[in-house]
Amino acid sequence: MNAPKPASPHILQLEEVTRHRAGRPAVSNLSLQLEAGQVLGLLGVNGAGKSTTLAMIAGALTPDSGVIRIQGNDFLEHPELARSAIGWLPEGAPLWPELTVREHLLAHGRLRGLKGANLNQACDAIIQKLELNDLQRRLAGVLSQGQRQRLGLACALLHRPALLVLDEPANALDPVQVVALRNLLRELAANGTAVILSTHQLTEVTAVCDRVAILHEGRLRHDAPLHADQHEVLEKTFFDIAMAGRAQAA
Ligand SMILES: Nc1ncnc2c1ncn2[C@@H]1O[C@H](COP(=O)(O)OP(=O)(O)OP(=O)(O)O)[C@@H](O)[C@H]1O
Repeated sequence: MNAPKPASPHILQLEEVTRHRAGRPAVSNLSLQLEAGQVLGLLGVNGAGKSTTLAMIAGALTPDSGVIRIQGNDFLEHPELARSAIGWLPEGAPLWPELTVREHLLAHGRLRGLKGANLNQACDAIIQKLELNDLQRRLAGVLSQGQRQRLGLACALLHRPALLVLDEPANALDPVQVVALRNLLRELAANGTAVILSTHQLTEVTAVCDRVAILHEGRLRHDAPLHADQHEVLEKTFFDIAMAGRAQAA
């Protein structure tokens, strides 16, 4: 086995990544890079390949071909190193219904190698940040959708990952929590965390992302910097790509 790679300027690198699902290409020849402090919005119509891409980045799905590196470490050669740098919120925030909010965080922390006072401090800090104080002793199985989402985010953030991978993070959040999430992502990015998030809300992308990538039928159709005043440009680019795909399919 090769030695771990020295720190790479890119937190995340995808090179020509392809993955089939149910015998069809879900992601094709995808190449992407992400640097520390960047927030990349991943857009695309239903079935475009966003969740498949994020699951591969998180190490939950293996590409059929191509390479994914996290802080320079290839998932196949250094899975532990690659995984330890990632916090992942999967679509729908899967949770154990029989565990309380705090038990979830303790379990995630232990899986990430935290213990003792460090584990308790990390849990307290993230409970504070995600406003979960009043819910600490509640079972995950009785949480509302938005509360589940916040707990999923807390689990992803607990070990302070260098790369945050968020699949539709604003889903089910109320407007107050949506703004809190925006502020949290901006704060994390300002402190050097790289974020890749998928969403169907173009306003969320213009509010927090400094780059946008658009997938269509598993292929990267757009990857460019984005400024907060470019909402209309983003809308036009997104609809041009989505509608061109429909015209071809008709
Ligand atoms: N578990 C699965 N088994 C088989 N095929 C799947 C599975 N999950 C997704 N796919 C297929 O892979 C392709 C990409 O799906 P994916 O979920 O990555 O898209 P998405 O952009 O996240 O969509 P959405 O916006 O609807 O969440 C689709 O054709 C989908 O039908």
